[in-house]
Amino acid sequence: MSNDWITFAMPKGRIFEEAAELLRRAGYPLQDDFSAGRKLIVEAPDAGMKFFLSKPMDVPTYVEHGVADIGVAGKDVLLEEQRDVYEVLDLHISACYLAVAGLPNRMPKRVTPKIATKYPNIATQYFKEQGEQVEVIRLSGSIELAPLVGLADRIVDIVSSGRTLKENGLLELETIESVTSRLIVNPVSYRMKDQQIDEIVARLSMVVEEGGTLLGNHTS
Ligand SMILES: Nc1ncnc2c1ncn2[C@@H]1O[C@H](COP(=O)(O)OP(=O)(O)OP(=O)(O)O)[C@@H](O)[C@H]1O
Ligand SMILES: O=P(O)(O)OC[C@H]1O[C@H](OP(=O)(O)OP(=O)(O)O)[C@H](O)[C@@H]1O
Repeated sequence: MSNDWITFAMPKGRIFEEAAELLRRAGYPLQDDFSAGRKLIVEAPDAGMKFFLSKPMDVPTYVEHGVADIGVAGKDVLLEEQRDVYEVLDLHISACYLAVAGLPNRMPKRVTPKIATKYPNIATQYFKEQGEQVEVIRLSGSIELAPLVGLADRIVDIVSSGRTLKENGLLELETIESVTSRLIVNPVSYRMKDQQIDEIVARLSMVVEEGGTLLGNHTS
């Protein structure tokens, strides 16, 4: 936060295109070489903004540390990471939800069921609230594989179309939380750069209200 540029952490992957479209409509065009090329920092001098491209799970870390003033992160990531950031706007993009799933008709085999997930904090908190003692196993992806091969009894994962569960013969057992992407802000940046940040939030709010939900949901 050593200059007056606004630094903006954008998530790679699924959320990127929808978030970039919202930004374009709000008057902050991102150059095409961001999505097409391998560059991780793109400057938009006219807007006084600098965009970073980060892994979705890391966006709150960049914002908490203040190297990014603003960022876009899924509610799933915010719940998992519990970073010290302000969540200022629901962008209503990349909608999905967190759920517990498992194989049908499985009698509980283990005294302490094993739960595979990319979201160990969310899973731990959820089962604590349910009063169920579980062992949480952290995986990095292909979570649905774990119950199929006996690594876990159930999973906690993102569901969007439901296709991955269906094609692997898994059933959704409980819904934990609905998820959309949020605009997050570093608390110190919000004090130091309040006018610039307020303007960005106001413009994005307007775009979201105008129909951000009609942008479509990229769940490939
Ligand atoms: N079907 C979905 N599966 C996973 N995340 C989704 C889905 N639909 C929307 N999302 C949102 O997108 C974010 C994940 O984006 P993405 O899959 O690109 O990142 P990732 O999990 O780091 O990917 P990977 O590790 O596979 O590269 C989630 O945090 C969530 O908010
Ligand atoms: O309900 P669906 O539309 O099928 O989407 C849900 C699936 O998408 C995500 O996986 P992703 O494609 O990110 O791969 P990963 O297993 O490597 O995380 C998520 O972890 C589910 O597996």
